[in-house]
Amino acid sequence: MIAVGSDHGGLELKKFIMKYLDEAKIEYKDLGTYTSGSVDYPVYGKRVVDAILSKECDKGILICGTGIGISIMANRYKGIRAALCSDCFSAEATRLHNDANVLALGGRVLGEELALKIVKTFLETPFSEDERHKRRVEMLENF
Ligand SMILES: O=C[C@H](O)[C@H](O)[C@H](O)COP(=O)(O)O
Repeated sequence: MIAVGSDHGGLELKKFIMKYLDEAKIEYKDLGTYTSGSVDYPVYGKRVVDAILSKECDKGILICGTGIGISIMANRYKGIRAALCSDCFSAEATRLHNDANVLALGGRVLGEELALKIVKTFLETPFSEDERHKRRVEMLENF
């Protein structure tokens, strides 16, 4: 189950991505925002964080205008590894190397089709389980 959240700056891209998730029959929870009015991105970042830390969801997609504020918010929490990606190489690498569990996107940065490729890459790429990557992710969680 994927937790999806955005502020007003990410709302349109969130809708586009949810349309893909519907078509692909990938289960998700839309945790807001639901309308175009101005809201505060930390609120929606926290909703997705809580959904993952409670194990209700295993991954998250967070979108604000740049993806920066909402990824800063998410990365304040132990157990969350949020990766702000604007290209497919990074989306693949952050799954393989960092076991990232949240993908952050900039709704005012990315075109829809590129964003969708990034989402697909992120969701389809497994953690490599290579010993060196496992060790480093454990260090992220335990330092
Ligand atoms: O990092 C923060 C995000 O990009 C926000 O989406 C952005 O700051 C919202 O800006 P505004 O309130 O001017 O629409």
